[in-house]
Parts: sequence; C-alpha cells; structure tokens
Amino acid sequence: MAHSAPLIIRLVASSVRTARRAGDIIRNVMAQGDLRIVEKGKNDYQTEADRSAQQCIIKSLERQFPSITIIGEEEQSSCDVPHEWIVTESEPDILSLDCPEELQNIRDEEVVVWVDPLDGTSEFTQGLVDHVTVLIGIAVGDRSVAGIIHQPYYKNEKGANSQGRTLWGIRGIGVGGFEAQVPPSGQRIIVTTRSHRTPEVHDAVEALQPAKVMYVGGAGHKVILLLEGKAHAYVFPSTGCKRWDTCAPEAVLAAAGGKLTDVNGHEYSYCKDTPYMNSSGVLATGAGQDHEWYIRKIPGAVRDKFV
Ligand SMILES: Nc1ncnc2c1ncn2[C@@H]1O[C@H](COP(=O)(O)O)[C@@H](O)[C@H]1OP(=O)(O)O
Ligand SMILES: [Mg+2]
Ligand SMILES: [Mg+2]
Ligand SMILES: [Mg+2]
Repeated sequence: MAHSAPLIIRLVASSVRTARRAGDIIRNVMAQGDLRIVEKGKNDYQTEADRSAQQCIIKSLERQFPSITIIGEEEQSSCDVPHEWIVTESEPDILSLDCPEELQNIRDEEVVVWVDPLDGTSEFTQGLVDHVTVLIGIAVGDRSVAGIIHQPYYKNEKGANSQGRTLWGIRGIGVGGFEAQVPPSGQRIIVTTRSHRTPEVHDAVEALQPAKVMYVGGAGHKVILLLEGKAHAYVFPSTGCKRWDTCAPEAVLAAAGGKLTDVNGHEYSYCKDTPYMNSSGVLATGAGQDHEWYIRKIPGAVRDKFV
C-alpha cells in the first residue's frame, strides 16, 4: 500500500507521524526543565526543543524522500540523532485516501517541504504551551498544497489527551484531525500577534472594528482558531513571519474553505528559491468570510507599507 500511494499522499501520511514524534520531543525537553535558550535576534528565540524537533523532522523526511527539497527554520546539524527520532511509519488512514488527478503524478523535484519545528517559541519559553504547534507544509512548484499542524499540548474537553492532536489538510481532498467550524455571523473576532505587536498591527485591527480581539502566539495556533470558527480573521501587517510559518497553515485553511495571503491579497510563493520572509504581512480568513472585504478595510496607509 505504502508504495502504491502517490507522492503527496505518502508525504502527508509520513509527516503526520513525524510531526507527532516531534511533539513528543518538545514535551520531553520541557519536562526535563532546561530549554537552553539561544537568542537568534531581537525578540527571536530558539530552544533545545526547536533544535531537536527539527532534527527529527528533517532527518526522518530525508530518509524516506531523498530527492525532495526540505527547508527548515533552524540551522541543520549533521550530527547523529537518537534512532528513535527517525520516523519510518505512515498514517494508514491517509495512505488510503483518494487522490485527485492533478496531484497524482507529482515528481520529487517539484516538491518543497517547509518545516517549522516549533511555532510559538516566545510563548513556549513563557510556559504558554497551548500556543505551540509543529508545522510541516508541502508545496508543489509555487503553491502550498498540503499541511500538517500538530498541537503537542492540545487537551480535549475532559482535559485529557497526552498525545496532543494533529490537524491536516490537502487542497482538493479535504481536512482531518479536527472538526472544521464556520465562525459565527453577526460579530467579528480578530486574532493577532501577542509578542510582535507594532503600530501597523494596532491600526489594522482597530479599522476592522472587532467585537473582540484575541492576542495569541504562533501562526499555526492562530489559523487553528480560524479553522475551529473561534475567530474570523488573522491580521498581521508586519514582517517577521516566514514561509515555514504559513505554508502548512495556508494549505489546511484553503482545504477547509478559508484563505491566507499577504495584506494586499497576494499569495506567497513557496518555491525553493523564494525569499524566506513574508515581507508583506499575513491576512488569513476563515471559511465563509469575504477576504477582499478585510483587505479593503485595512487602511491604505498600512497596506502601502507592505507592497
Ligand atoms: N519578528 C519576528 N521575529 C521572529 N519570528 C517571528 C517574528 N514575527 C513572527 N514570527 C514568527 O511567526 C510566528 C507568529 O508570530 P506571532 O506569534 O507574533 O503572531 C511566531 O511564533 C514566530 O515563529 P517561531 O515561533 O516559529 O519563531
Ligand atoms: Mg523562531
Ligand atoms: Mg514559526
Ligand atoms: Mg519556529
């Protein structure tokens, strides 16, 4: 079965298992109590969990898919890793999915995988672990087509789920691992950055006249709030987010009927030579929202800074 499924399906199926293992590694680092924080730049941190989770994901995917391009947020080390970090399994339910025609004959050379081993590092270092996600985004050519968002600290309503949860989406196929919800009509809930606020972010959020604003960490976490219908739009007119922050969330959101672009409505390219920085900001809207309306409402003086 594993060898008969198309490349994209096999990649998603093994990325789901790999993201889960990365989540185990993140929880273990936190449980051991020494994050070994490195400051990469202003308000930009890396921990032992970011480094180890990335080793797990990249070494696992390289082993199974040696000819694809994989780009990770953190610097990659050539050191050996514990053998239990190398994932060789795939999620059987995904392997058996029907694949649409246009995704059936993708070649290894066309695929770029964007890896954010730990999204929401600032919040992680502050103990806000429910903001953390592991992001594996799969692009074909320019376009983000599939994504995995794993939440290592997700708890169900009863407060019990030590394995976290794994949301996935593939354009043209659909989503799994969660229950997609459309945000409520008659009010507007905006979600934005908690740790990278700027005057432009403030002005854009104000202009949208929200009933409520949620300030939370992580691009993955904010898109989950859209997927679950807890917010209508994610607004971030600022640089700082990179391709590995948005590739997976964009694909899962699109597969659920939402949309992620820059703040002027242009799609980012995810080809392997693209700049890493999402220099024109991020605007994401949930299913059923009028994406163009949000673009028009963000003041031109803000949008013009990000053309
Ligand atoms: N100024 C910045 N410097 C570094 N990373 C940023 C910056 N702004 C955003 N990010 C990345 O985008 C994610 C979403 O941003 P925010 O939480 O501020 O809305 C952050 O968790 C961080 O990813 P990461 O945690 O993987 O480094
Ligand atoms: Mg980072
Ligand atoms: Mg990130
Ligand atoms: Mg990260």
